[in-house]
Amino acid sequence: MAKLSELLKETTTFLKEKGIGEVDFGLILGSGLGELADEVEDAIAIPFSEVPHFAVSTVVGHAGKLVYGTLSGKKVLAMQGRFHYYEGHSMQKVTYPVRVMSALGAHSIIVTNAAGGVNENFIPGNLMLITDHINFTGDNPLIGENEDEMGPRFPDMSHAYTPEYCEVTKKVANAQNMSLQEGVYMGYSGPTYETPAEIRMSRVMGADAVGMSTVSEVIVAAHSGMKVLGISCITNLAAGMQSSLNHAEVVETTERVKAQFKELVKATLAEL
Ligand SMILES: O=P(O)(O)O[C@@H]1C[C@H](O)[C@@H](CO)O1
Ligand SMILES: Nc1nc2[nH]cnc2c(=O)[nH]1
Repeated sequence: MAKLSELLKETTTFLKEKGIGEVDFGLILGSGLGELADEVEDAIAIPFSEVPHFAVSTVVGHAGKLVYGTLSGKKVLAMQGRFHYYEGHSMQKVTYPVRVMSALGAHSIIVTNAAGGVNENFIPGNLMLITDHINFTGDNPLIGENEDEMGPRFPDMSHAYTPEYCEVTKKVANAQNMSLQEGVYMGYSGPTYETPAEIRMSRVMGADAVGMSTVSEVIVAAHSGMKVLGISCITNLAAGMQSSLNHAEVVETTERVKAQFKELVKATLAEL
């Protein structure tokens, strides 16, 4: 199998030929949240399907494009949509874009998602600052041979969600009179939503929200030495807390709060 560093060389060479230069921040835009990338100035957009070694995105609400340009004065490489483990991709494939962002010079990522609210104080439409996560996917993207030039064999996850970025985000939300919840995101593999019993377990284990993405991306970001800001859009109450769950409702809720979500990310990015 080709080494990760060799694959990355091919991908970054292709992207540089397309006009993508230095990147400060990688942005991963979750279900229904991709519209933020439409606000990138001087944008270069490339479908995932054209990018060497990228998977393709198959989920409704994930446009499947890379968008490069300037947002809030920062050079960003945004993913309009992402890859999920439940789509049948390996964890390495799911997280490959984070490796690419790092290889292009990104020192930080902003990772976003749609999530179910486990915390009984949350309501659909809330935004939640992710302060930590629980990897409950049953897998880890760093399993296998460690390429030491990519990062350490045993990465520290003590401060995976960069505390100073959390502080800046809270200040920005406060200054804008925006309500911002905070909490722990628990990552499941999906594609099933959880059972009510699993949600009761998640709450006891310390989760405030549950989802099907993000944790593997943040593990790779930590391995790569990147800073991380994570924001969940609470699109529904978790299983057992409302009568039933479906993806149409998830996307509908993001539609309703996307203006606030975009404002929060843009205003925070300007301060980072
Ligand atoms: O990509 P994210 O985590 O934003 O999307 C969530 C998880 C599933 O893909 C989908 C379930 O409704 O929303
Ligand atoms: N696992 C999971 N992912 C979600 N994405 C949006 N809502 C949910 C949810 O309730 N559970």
